[in-house]
Amino acid sequence: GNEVAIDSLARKVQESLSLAKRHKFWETQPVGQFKDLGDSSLPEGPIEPPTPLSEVKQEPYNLPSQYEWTTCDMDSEEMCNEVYVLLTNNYVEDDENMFRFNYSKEFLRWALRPPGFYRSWHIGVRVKTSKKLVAFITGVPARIRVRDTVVMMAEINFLCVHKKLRSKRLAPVMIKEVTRRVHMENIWQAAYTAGVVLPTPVSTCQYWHRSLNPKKLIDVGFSRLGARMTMSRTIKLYKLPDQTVTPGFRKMEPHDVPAVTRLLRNYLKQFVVAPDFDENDVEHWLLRKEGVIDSYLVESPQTHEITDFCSFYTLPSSILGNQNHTTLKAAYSYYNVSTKTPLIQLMNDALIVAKQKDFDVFNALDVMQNDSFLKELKFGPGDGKLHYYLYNYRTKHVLRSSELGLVLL
Ligand SMILES: CNCCCN(C)c1ncc(F)c(N2CC(C(=O)NCc3cnc4ccccn34)C2)n1
Repeated sequence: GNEVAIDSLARKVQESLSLAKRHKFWETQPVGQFKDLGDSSLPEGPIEPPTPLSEVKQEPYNLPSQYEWTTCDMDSEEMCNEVYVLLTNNYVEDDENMFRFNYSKEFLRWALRPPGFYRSWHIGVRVKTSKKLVAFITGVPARIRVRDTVVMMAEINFLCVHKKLRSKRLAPVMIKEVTRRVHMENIWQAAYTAGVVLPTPVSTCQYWHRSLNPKKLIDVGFSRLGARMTMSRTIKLYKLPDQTVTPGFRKMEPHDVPAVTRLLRNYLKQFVVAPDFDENDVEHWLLRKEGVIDSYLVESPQTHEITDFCSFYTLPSSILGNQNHTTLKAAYSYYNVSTKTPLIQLMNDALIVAKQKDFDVFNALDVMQNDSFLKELKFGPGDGKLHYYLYNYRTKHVLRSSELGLVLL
């Protein structure tokens, strides 16, 4: 009736208001501005030059008086637990508030302590009186290549404000504070993603989902029974072999790091934006960690050469308000390389091991060469888009998602 129309109008007004405010902040930042789109006279590269370190603001930005900054030491079990609880209750949800990401503590320690990490970039906000952690934002250092230029960047992630403190404009000051702490380490560029449109995406990707446990996915509302489909027909449609099919397919081991590094560095050269991984980075980001990151490779039975690689990370979601299930077990495609085994066959083996490990769904973005297997391996397009952003670095054009060789967690 009328109240529904008024309610949806009110929501639209609210969204447009916050949109105006949001761009108010981003129009003050060195990021591609909407007005510059299409102006290919602007050169590719940094938008602003570095500031002399002596001129970088030495003290933290001011928070509203009842809050204080804190550095979250993820090595501390207690601090890591506080971060875990904040994210578990207040981090990203889908548009219908049916699911919320449930990054595990082990995952957060992995994501936030790569080679060269800065503890000072793990930033929390506490209530002064209660000391309750109510907001969080992080950066980790990463060498990212853009075309032929390798740039030291901060990968910004896990921006989270407690549900009860939304629209207090905490996010802009947290973004400024992590930027200030990144500048203090003489780093002037950053990379981040968001499910929302901000000025100005360097690329926009589509999520795709491959059902592994269709019955549970339909029970919890993640997917719907197809038209003219029965449940038993749907279960049969997504059935996978019990064993992988590629000869020489096996888990990655520590002694594989040099070969996987060579394989991955060579493969990532074809993309416009990609991480510039060395062996230390590969050892951290791609060696398997139970319940966090799974990685497999193909070692030729004849030559013992490592010819292919695939990996996926574990990111469960809390299922909000379902009687029978509390957690959606999701695997997210990470970095994959195929030089001998067809990518379709390699990724089908990845689906098979994900099913063996009892994942409910296997998610993939349409980045790198993923487009070549998504439809054939029965992935369906998701409702979520993921926009990629670079801070203080302009690219000549908006990139196609297939030009992206970077997956953020
Ligand atoms: C690189 N940093 C990304 C972190 C946030 N990432 C992974 C993300 N950002 C925007 C999205 F659109 C998205 N989607 C995964 C797809 C999906 O699974 N959608 C249903 C669903 C299940 N659980 C959740 C939890 C939150 C949102 C959607 N959910 C859509 N993922």
